[in-house]
Amino acid sequence: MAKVLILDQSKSVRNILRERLEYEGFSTEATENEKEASDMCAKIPFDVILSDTACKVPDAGIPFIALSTETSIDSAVRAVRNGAQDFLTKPIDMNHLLQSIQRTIENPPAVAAPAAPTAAPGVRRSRRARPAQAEPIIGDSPEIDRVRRLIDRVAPSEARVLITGENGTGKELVARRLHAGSARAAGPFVEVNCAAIPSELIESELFGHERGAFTSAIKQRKGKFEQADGGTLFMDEIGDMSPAAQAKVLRALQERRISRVGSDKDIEVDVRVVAATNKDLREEIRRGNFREDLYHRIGVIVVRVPALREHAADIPLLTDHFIRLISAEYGLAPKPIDPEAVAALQAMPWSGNVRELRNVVERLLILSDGRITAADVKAYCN
Ligand SMILES: Nc1ncnc2c1ncn2[C@@H]1O[C@H](COP(=O)(O)OP(=O)(O)OP(=O)(O)O)[C@@H](O)[C@H]1O
Repeated sequence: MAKVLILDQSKSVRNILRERLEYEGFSTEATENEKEASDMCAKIPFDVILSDTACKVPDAGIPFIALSTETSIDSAVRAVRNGAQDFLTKPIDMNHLLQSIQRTIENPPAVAAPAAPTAAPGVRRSRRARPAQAEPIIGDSPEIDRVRRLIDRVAPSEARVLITGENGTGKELVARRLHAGSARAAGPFVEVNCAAIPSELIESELFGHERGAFTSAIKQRKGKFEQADGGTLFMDEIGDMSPAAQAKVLRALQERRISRVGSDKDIEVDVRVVAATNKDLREEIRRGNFREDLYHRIGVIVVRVPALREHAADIPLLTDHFIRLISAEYGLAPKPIDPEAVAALQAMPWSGNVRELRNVVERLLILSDGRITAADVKAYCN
């Protein structure tokens, strides 16, 4: 359970934040006193501090989020310069705060990683463990069996693979298994989400740039293709790439060489590309949004990952798997689950697929008492 320290002079702010965060499953402490906050940090391994900008944040190497009544850019800049991970103005938007806490916990800043200088001996930071690099693919339905068999067959080959399927079905997991089962397993697995990068930056993201290639290129940078040399480049959401970027990727795949933005020197790269999409690329080709020649280059083998509703028979095994996995991440004993609760989960529609099931199991583990019942599923999953 993640631990949050609230440092704020207003009693009502402290109370509101505590009540809501405890409801969301966090463990909280609150104080108005800087010295007391500092003493608490020496004893309790907090994951994040929420601190009013009027207070001095304990210097304990713990990431913090600044809360302020001022809305000026200046105060936000000051807070971030002082090391804040984020800056929120009061009255606090709770959804925004929860997202910010989640982000801070999942991506702690590098500078906050060393043990707090004031920490008592034996106090360990309680960061949640990151998921293992290549988790197993759980399920014994014929649909998942087929996916696993296909992975076993194509992983050792150098064939490019296109993974298709809805969001949250496990496409990235399949890509990681393909890498782990290949001769490149000891090399890097580099991921790039083509949908998340603005089109004017994608070229530099994929191929790198030389210093001075454009205004903000203050130093030379290797792109994802070079980073993945000797390993696998996972190009997620490839259907969202601009036509210009598609042309450049096609060249890189045909010639197995790239050039950084701002350089005419070719660099040879030894990369296996595994791509994924939730779009129907054939339809995108028909509409003129995706290059057919690129489709044939990336889709030598196509692995279609089924939606969870197509293999609902795996829900009991997946639920059990996530109960163990998430409990271990939180450092808790796994809670038992009633068969009626599992049946209730099986009856749900799962438009968000396995990712949604994982989130629901996490919610149930946090909110249910000693065991997970059908009533919990009804109360907490809709
Ligand atoms: N069969 C499975 N066994 C175990 N875990 C699974 C399985 N399928 C998916 N998961 C887990 O579900 C979550 C979502 O999977 P993943 O990120 O691979 O989906 P995705 O299809 O790549 O999603 P998106 O299209 O949104 O990027 C991850 O935590 C993944 O480990």
